[in-house]
Amino acid sequence: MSNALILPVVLGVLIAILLRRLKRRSPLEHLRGPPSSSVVYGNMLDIAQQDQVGDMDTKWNREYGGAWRIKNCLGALQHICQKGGYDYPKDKTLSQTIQMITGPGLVAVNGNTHARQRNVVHPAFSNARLRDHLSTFQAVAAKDGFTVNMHNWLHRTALDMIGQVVSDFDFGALDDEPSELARAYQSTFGELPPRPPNSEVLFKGAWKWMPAMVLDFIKYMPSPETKRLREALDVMERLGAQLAKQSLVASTSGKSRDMIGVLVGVNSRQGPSSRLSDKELTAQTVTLILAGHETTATSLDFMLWELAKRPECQAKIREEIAALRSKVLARGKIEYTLEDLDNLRYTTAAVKESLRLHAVVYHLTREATKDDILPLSEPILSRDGQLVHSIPIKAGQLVLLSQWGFNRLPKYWGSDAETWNPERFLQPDANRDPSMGMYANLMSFSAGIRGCIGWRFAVLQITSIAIQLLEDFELRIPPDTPEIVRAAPGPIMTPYVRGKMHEGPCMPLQISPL
Ligand code: HEM
Repeated sequence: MSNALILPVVLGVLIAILLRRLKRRSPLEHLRGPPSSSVVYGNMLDIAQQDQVGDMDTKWNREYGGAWRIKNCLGALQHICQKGGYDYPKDKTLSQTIQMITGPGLVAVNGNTHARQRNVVHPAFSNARLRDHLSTFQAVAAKDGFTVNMHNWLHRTALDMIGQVVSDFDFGALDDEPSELARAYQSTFGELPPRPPNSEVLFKGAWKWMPAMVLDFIKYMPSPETKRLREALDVMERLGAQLAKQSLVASTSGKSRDMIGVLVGVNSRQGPSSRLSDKELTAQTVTLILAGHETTATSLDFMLWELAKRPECQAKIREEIAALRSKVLARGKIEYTLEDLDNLRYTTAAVKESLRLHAVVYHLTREATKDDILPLSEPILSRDGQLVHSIPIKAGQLVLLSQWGFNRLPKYWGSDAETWNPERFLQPDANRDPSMGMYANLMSFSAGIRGCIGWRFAVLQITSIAIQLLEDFELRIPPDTPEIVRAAPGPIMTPYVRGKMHEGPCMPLQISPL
């Protein structure tokens, strides 16, 4: 061997030994899971580039059981979300991505900062506040002017609702001339490609090794994509600050009933160590508007799609709406109440079933802050055929939680778990009750101290819009039966039409007045 070759060969052997050692040391080594499909990307592209959101979760659940190298198992989900407290915060890449968009708001921050912010934001979601917001939902849902691309109309309706409720702001998203802020929100996710390019997956994969200071400058990178995002973020930040200020003035004069007004009022009564700064207040405005419309609109997309396939289910909902209207009129009123909505049994079952089958926030990532043991509710088979009842976790381990996978586990949802069937929620089965999540044993809103603060709000919004639409219109799948593709341009699963994905998010439905 020539001298020139000795160094690379020795280095190669040393690296191989080191890698084997590292591999042997991983406590997850004995778990089964998909083989790495790329030396560079590992399994990252399997998820990022899958044909439809959830394909891989379903496949791996079938092949490896409820946990694949520590993914999606009830024991683990309960442990991490409901009991783990702040031991499993959001990982650096996720926190940074959200922070880039919303600033240091409730969705982005971790640990004590999160506890302090949640304490101040929580009162804005009380039942009394929801009661106030219900009439806004009814008024906005009754506005006409929708198009056949249901996604567009739902997205704009949800934005108008959330603007009024969060900060008494009229986005005008349903109008011909949407406001500057509406356009900024719409361009945040609406103009992203349906799947992230490989380069982005790789780039984001490297964020965990980058210092926070470097990450703060990513949004200034000179690409058309970051320029567009930065312009949208600047508008959101500028107008978000303005809205927070207006709410502050309204709240001190006792006039404000919007969410930020309530939050500002609660904040003013906090001591200096728990009070939110102006920057944090602005971040809550941007956060609530962003978290509260895209998720609701896409959940509704999929619910109306399922209903459009089933005229008989629409008829059942219409029957309930007719009975509700007579009841409300008999009271001498026009608007329904929270209790009225809670009593719509079939409609509520349809909402739950849609949230179950189409968890639009389909994955969450977390990072263990300390060594831990994850208990499994059901043992899984290890690579060498042993039954594994718990999984040791090392500090720093990334954990992927599959809301998608949990919501479709046959063990809890039955052998027809892959089918949309609201009846399952009308026949409660004790064996299927794992007591998970914020609502209906679903993981769609996550769970525990990081669970969705707006889940009840979302359920009301979805129900209000759905009944307003179904009361007056029949929904059908268009005659050319477009194939809906579940893609993920950002963190939220979004519908597209196969063959027309370049045209952007779309849920084409045929609508006929009744
Ligand atoms: C169908 C609609 C919705 C779905 C599926 C949904 C889902 C979720 C999920 C899965 C999380 C946990 C995220 C994580 O841990 O990274 C979350 C958090 C959150 N959601 Fe929602 N959400 C919806 C509607 C709303 C609405 C309407 C609002 C506000 C008006 C809202 C505000 C928030 C906030 C502020 C958080 C952060 C909570 C925290 O970290 O303490 N969401 N949501």
